[in-house]
Amino acid sequence: MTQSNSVEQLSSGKNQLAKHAIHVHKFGGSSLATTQCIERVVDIIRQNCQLNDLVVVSANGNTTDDLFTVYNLAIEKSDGLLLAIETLEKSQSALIGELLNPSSAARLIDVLAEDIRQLTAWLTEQPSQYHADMLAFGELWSARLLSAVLSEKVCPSYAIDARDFLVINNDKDCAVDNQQSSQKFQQNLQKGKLAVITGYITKNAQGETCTLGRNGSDYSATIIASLSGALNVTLWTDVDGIYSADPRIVPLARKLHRLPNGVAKELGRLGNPVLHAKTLQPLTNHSTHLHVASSFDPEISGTEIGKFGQIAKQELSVTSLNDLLLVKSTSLAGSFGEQASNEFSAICSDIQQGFIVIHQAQQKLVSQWLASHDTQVSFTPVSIIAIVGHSVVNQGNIQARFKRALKHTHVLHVVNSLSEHSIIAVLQQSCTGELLNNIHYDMTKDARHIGVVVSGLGNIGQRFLALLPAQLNRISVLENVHLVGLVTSKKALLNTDGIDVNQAMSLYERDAKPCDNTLLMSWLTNHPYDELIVVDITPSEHFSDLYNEFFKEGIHVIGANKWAASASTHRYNELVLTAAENKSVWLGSTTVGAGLPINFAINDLLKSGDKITEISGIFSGTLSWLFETYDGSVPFSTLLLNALSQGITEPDPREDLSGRDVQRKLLILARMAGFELSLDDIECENLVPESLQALSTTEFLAKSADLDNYFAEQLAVASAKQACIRYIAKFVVNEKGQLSAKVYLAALAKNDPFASLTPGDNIFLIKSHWYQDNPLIIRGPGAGRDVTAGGLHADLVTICQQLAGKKHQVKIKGLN
Ligand SMILES: NC(=O)C1=CN([C@@H]2O[C@H](COP(=O)(O)OP(=O)(O)OC[C@H]3O[C@@H](n4cnc5c(N)ncnc54)[C@H](O)[C@@H]3O)[C@@H](O)[C@H]2O)C=CC1
Ligand SMILES: N[C@@H](CC=O)C(=O)O
Repeated sequence: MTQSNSVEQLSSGKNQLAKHAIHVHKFGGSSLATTQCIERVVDIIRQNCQLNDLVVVSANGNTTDDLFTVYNLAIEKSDGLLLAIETLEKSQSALIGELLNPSSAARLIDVLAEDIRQLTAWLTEQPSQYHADMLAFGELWSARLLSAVLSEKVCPSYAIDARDFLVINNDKDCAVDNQQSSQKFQQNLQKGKLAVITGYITKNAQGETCTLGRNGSDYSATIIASLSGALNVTLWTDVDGIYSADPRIVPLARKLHRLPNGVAKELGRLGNPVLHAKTLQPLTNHSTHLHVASSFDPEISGTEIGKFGQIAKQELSVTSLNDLLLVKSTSLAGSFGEQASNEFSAICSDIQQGFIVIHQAQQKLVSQWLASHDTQVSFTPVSIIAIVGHSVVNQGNIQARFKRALKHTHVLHVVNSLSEHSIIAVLQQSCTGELLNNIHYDMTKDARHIGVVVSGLGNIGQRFLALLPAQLNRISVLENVHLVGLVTSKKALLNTDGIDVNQAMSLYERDAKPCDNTLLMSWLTNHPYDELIVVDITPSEHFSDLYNEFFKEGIHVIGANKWAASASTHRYNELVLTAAENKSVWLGSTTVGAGLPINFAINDLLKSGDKITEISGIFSGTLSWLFETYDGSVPFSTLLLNALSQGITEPDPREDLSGRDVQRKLLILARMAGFELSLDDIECENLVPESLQALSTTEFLAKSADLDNYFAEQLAVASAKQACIRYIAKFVVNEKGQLSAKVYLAALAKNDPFASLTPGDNIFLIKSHWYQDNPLIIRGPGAGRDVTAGGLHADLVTICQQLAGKKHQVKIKGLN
């Protein structure tokens, strides 16, 4: 890509996220560690940024640690100092040389050499005076390098040293001086160029360099978001989101796709390795959403932190902290305890019982603070394990479950946090990985959230929705199933916070927006649920073309739509394979026989080693109803319109009369029975006269009386032979294993088993090695709103049962 193209692309907003006003992207050290990592970051910026976005960077890889090392060598006056500085310079020069063209590289290497001279002077003269200044080089080099690479490869870019605008009060826990900072920030911005800003470093009111502590660059990013009014901040890191427990210790931890602000803050406070409470501070009064995403896997949706509805509020996580102290003293009861708790940001406290829990590192400070009250103080080493979730302290069932889960653990105290988003158990012993895994399992084992998107809100779709509220209420495996999307050919209502199932259709009518497949796919691929099921109740081939994309995304499909299951052999095999590879479940029991258990019967025979040799019968509810009812007294076309209004026909009844619908069903059954064939292998007798074949559905229905003579004749010929007319489907495998298949209108003797069915019934006759002479017969209503919607619900329950047993072991690049 040429530079001018890239600039054009970034400025014209053709990239994915260009719709957002300002977006802050922060890249952590691991994301910028090597040439390859930086190239990946450049790609992310190319795909996701626009020119007025802001990029915040940490130092490359371990540069900050290396700077700490050279500092310590300087303090120790070690002989190894100069060599360590030289190594540091070499690693920076290598990155520069590998990423930039020779002339830009030479320029940057000169600037680096100047910095190294300065660094060496500081470290050899008065290291302790320049501690923060020399640490600042890490972020400075990183910002300079990235902006130079961007300028060369993507768009005009410049580096900003955050010390030129960000002023903090370092006496007050790094609180930002907003007024000064925001004014200076605006002055530092350049139009038409992408800013790359140093994280981690700031200045205080005296103009001295300060650092923001552990994960300080994340804090810088949210401060910069607050100064710039950005709507989104993405923390690009080496993990792909925030999990319900530390995934390095708990392999079954679930990714939390959406975290309410308060819960995220509590998680940060209680030891989440990705989030830090300070990071969220600048966003407290803003509607800015924070995302955590992996720069190693940018396509995977990470975790979003912001304001959400009920579904996101149900998520629970488990976190733990070791190396803590339980500080007990009578003087910690009452308001003094409260003061102490605030002063030391205690992990938890109980001012009735007179204790606070603090980090071990705080012991000296706390002792000094308490010394003024010369009461007895005890310090006991403790750990905590906490359950964190929106307003958990107000949920008696969660309290009770947590206490039950801890029943074999020696617990000193159980404390509700002031935020109400955590219940904290204080333990005398360290919190082990085993305990964390056990508690996590007990608290989250049935916390899988399943989103359901219903596509097709016609005859069957509406009945499916009408049955949904009662199903969700009475079937326990559907407990965490949420209706999140309603889609038709024109519009869609998609809501990650869920759609009220009791008002689904009216909400759709009121709120649905125009939507095409691209928009739909982008929403579906970024869904925040553990599992997503698309229920396809459309008659559309176009919609069935999306199945492969669904499967690639791990989305499950329940189809009443027959197109995909009866697609060409190549396409069908591809779908089956993609679904299997991505562990997507694809069910379509209503595609044949509506709710009848024909698929179960065939599967059971095959599973138990039987071989099917013939399947025949009447597979069309429409044609069954028509031919069972038609006796010549009422014109055939009148009956056809009647069947259409009962909801048993296809949306276009010519799909039934042409035999195509039956042909598809026969193909689906043959595939189910283990045979490889395509529609063309099935001979099909079309009952629609040529003159009616090319019309629109409306025109066809208006001219349906043109069918009457043909069917009257067929009936008369059959009646003359004491026979009746029925539309039959049949495939037979001969002794050589050759298969023949056809769907056709037949004149049957009136005592034929296919001749006298209840109108609308299907009949399936199966011959196999075990059912040779006396075939297996399944018979019952094979079409209609209730049985089909019921069959779709049965598929929904089956999928949810299968998913309940599915265990996701976390796979994170860089971790396992
Ligand atoms: N009627 C029955 O007894 C049975 C029907 N089925 C199947 O159920 C499906 C639905 O049938 P009906 O409800 O009668 O159809 P319908 O015509 O009443 O409703 C179809 C719905 O699908 C939507 N749709 C069409 N194309 C779409 C697209 N590309 N994207 C999104 N939505 C789209 C339409 O907007 C409409 O809401 C068909 O595939 C049919 O074969 C399956 C078993 C039995
Ligand atoms: N039109 C179909 C409906 C179900 O697939 C039928 O009549 O069987």
